[in-house]
Amino acid sequence: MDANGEELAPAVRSILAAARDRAGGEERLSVDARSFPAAVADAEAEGRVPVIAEVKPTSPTTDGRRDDEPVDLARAMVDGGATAISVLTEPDHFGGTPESLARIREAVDVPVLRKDFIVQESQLDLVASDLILLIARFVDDLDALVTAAEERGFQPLVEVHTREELDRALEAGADLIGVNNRDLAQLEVDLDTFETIAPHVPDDVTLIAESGIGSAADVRRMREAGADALLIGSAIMDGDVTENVRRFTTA
Ligand SMILES: O=P(O)(O)OC[C@@H](O)[C@@H](O)c1c[nH]c2ccccc12
Repeated sequence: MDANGEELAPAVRSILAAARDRAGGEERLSVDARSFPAAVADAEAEGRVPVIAEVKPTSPTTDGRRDDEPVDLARAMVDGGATAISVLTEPDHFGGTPESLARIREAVDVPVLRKDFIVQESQLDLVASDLILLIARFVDDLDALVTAAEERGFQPLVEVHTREELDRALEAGADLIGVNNRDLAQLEVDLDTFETIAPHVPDDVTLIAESGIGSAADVRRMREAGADALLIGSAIMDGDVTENVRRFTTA
C-alpha cells in the first residue's frame, strides 16, 4: 500500500524499491535552467502547440524497446517543433541513463525535463536538467523537495493524479503542475483524469497534461480542458519521431 492506501501495480512497487536504493550525486548541483514558461510562450507565439516530447526507450507498459541514439531522437523531436524534451533517467524499468540526459541537454537548446522517481534530496544531484519531475504520490515531504529543487536552480514539475495530491502540490508552492492521466496503481490511462482536476488549478500555474495522448483529437481535448502543454511519450517513440511530434504540435 502507498500513501493513498491503494495497492500499487507490481511494476510500480518494483520501480519504487529500486528508487529507494539508488544513490544520488556526490555534490550539490547548481543549475542555470532554461525557462519552461518562456519556451511555452515562444511556442504559442509561433502557433505551435507546446509539446514536451519524451525520450523513453521502454517502459513497463510498452512492448519492446527502442535503442536509437538518444541525442538523435531528441534532435529529431526538436525538428518536429517540440517545446521541451523529457528524458527518462530511470535505468531498470525505462532503459534510461543520466548520461543520455546530459548529452541531450548539450545537444539541444530547449528545456530538458529529468524524468525519474526521486524520493530523496541527494537524488536531485545526480545530473543537471532544467526541469525535474517530483511525483507527489511518492514523496513524503513534498514542500522540502520542492524547496530543495528550487534552491539548486531546477524548475520542479510536480506530478499529481488526484485532487488531494493537487492540494499538496499547491501548498508546496509548485507553479508547474502535471496531471498524470495514468493511474500508477493500475497503470491504466483515462483522459478524464485531466478534465476532472484541471478546473481546480489556479490560472497562474503552468499546467501540463501527461500520458495517454495518442492523437490530434486527444491534444485538442486536453487543450480545451486547460492544458498549457502536453507531455507525450509512447505515441512519439513509435515510428518517425519528427513526423509524430509535428502531428501533435500542429493539432
Ligand atoms: O507514453 P505516454 O503515455 O505518452 O506518457 C508519457 C509520460 O506522461 C509518462 O511516461 C509518465 C508520466 N509520469 C511518469 C512518471 C514516471 C515515469 C513515466 C511517466
